[in-house]
Parts: sequence; C-alpha cells; structure tokens
Amino acid sequence: MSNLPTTFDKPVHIAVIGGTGLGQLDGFTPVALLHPDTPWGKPASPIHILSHNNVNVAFLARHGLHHQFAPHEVPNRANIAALRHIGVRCVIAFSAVGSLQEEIKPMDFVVPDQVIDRTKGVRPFTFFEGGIVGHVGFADPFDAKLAQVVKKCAQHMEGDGVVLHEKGTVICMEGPQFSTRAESHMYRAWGGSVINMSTLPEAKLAREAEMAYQVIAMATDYDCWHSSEDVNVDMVIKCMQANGNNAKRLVAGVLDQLASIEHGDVVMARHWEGASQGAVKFMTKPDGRNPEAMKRVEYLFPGFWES
Ligand SMILES: CSC[C@H]1O[C@H](OP(=O)(O)O)[C@H](O)[C@@H]1O
Ligand SMILES: Nc1ncnc2[nH]cnc12
Repeated sequence: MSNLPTTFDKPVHIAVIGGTGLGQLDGFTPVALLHPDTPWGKPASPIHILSHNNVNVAFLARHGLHHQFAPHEVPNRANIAALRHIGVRCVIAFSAVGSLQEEIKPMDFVVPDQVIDRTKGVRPFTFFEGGIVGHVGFADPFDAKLAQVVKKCAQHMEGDGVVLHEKGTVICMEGPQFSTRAESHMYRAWGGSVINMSTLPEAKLAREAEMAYQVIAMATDYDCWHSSEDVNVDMVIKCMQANGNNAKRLVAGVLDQLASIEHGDVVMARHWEGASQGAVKFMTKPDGRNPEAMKRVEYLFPGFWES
C-alpha cells in the first residue's frame, strides 16, 4: 500500500508510458498516485506522478501493474484520455521490440519515424465515433520535435556498443503470438526495422488527443528471421533488465532537456493544438451529434462545444 496522496493539484504536461519489463520508473521521486476513471473506463494502471529536478512526470504502465493486459486488451483509450485529462501533452512511450535488421542489435534503442499497421481491427482505435466523426492526419505518426530532443540524449545511454538508431519503421502486429518466419521475412522486405504489438492504436489516439507522442523502441531479440535463437518471452525479459537501466537514463536526460524554456512549445504540443478539434467540429452536423459522444469528447477537450 502506498501512502502517497491520491490527488495532485497542478497539471502534469509530460508522461512516460512503460511497457514490457518497464512497469515502473525507479530513481525518480514519487509525489502522488492517481486513480482516474474516464468515459472509456479505467486506465491500465494508476498514474504515478514522479518528480525529477523539479519537473513532474506522469508514469503509466501500459499492460497494468502486474502485466495483466495482453496487447489487444490494453485500454488504450482510457490510458491516453486519463493522461490528457491531467494535463499531459507530451508522451514518451517505451516499447520492447524485436529487431528486423542486423544492425539493430538486442539492447540497441530506435527512435522510429514510421509505423505499419498489422493489427487486426479488434482494438478500439478512435475517440471519435458513436455520433461524432473526426479524421486526423497521421502521415507522420510520431513527433519529429520530440524525437529531436530524444536523439540529443543518446550520450546518456551506457553499455558497450549500444546504439540509439535515429529513425526506423515499426511493424505493429496483432499478437499475442509472435510472427511466423514467413511473416518476419515479409516485414523485412517491406522495410520494417523493428516489430512490436503495442504502438497502435496508442499513437493514433495520442494524435487524436493532440499530444506530441514519440515511441522509443528497445530491441530485445531478432524475432525469428535471423539465424540466432527464435524470439521467446525469456529472451525479452532478460534483455529488458539491461534496457530498463538505459530507459531510465534516457528519460532523465530527456526531462532535463524538456525543462528548458527552449522546449516549452514541444512540452505543450503547441504544434498539434486544434488539429483534432478542427477535424471533429465540422464533420458531424449538429443534428447528427450524439450528446453522449459529445460529452466524451469534452473530457478530452474541456469547453470544446462552447467555442
Ligand atoms: C513479451 S514480448 C511482446 C510484448 O512486448 C512488447 O510490449 P510493449 O510494447 O508494451 O513493451 C510488445 O509490444 C508485446 O506487447
Ligand atoms: N519479436 C517480437 N515480436 C513482437 N513483439 C515483440 N516485442 C519484443 N520482441 C518482439
């Protein structure tokens, strides 16, 4: 049981989403533990508010505190909505990935700039439905400005020969089973760099919520295209023990960077402000709008229907 306060009266603008093997973010000062409820249900875990050099950061465990949500069961809408509601505009999302390229070695990190959707449509993937329609741009699924900040922090990572790759394409597959060998080879032919099961719809929802969102992919294995051992969970977990340390070091560096005035607009995702709201407001005519759906949107964007 934690003795932390369950409320926090200041907005928190930066969040870290932790995935497999990164269920908590050690080394930062715990400040509060929030238990939000959203129109899309409860997030996968309580939200830990942590502090680092006077910067507050919200931490959420994507698969739950005990890793109880399979990739297709992660309550992505509740996760993103809960973060948005407490003020988050800037998200660094960690993910354990298989490598599809020889030069991306287990324990290397990648800051991807593209994603290919291989989920199967079984995961809820939009906030805008049920009587409200919106179409947001997703040509560049991650945030180039935030990626720039992350790349500047490569020197914070330690380990012999560990590399932070500056771009790449994530293949987001459905899972929870790993790929077949034929699929793995096909993804390589498509130009995939790394593979995981969780970047979508998380990144799409973050875009709808007008957040700056960047995934940091942490390689744990060579999937099954490579002549080394085929991926299994043991491999991923063992590698994540080493990757966790570098994840924490990278977060500390990124937070220090983001704290500077220079990056204030990135933290507040000023460049995404209004993008979704414009996309939603003019699509569904007032007579077709469902009041329940309108209320849900209001949770993300307070005052949305007033202007
Ligand atoms: C246990 S390996 C497969 C699992 O690991 C990754 O999780 P996350 O992205 O949350 O770090 C991958 O996406 C799968 O969910
Ligand atoms: N090979 C792999 N395929 C899908 N998700 C992964 N997460 C870590 N390794 C993976």
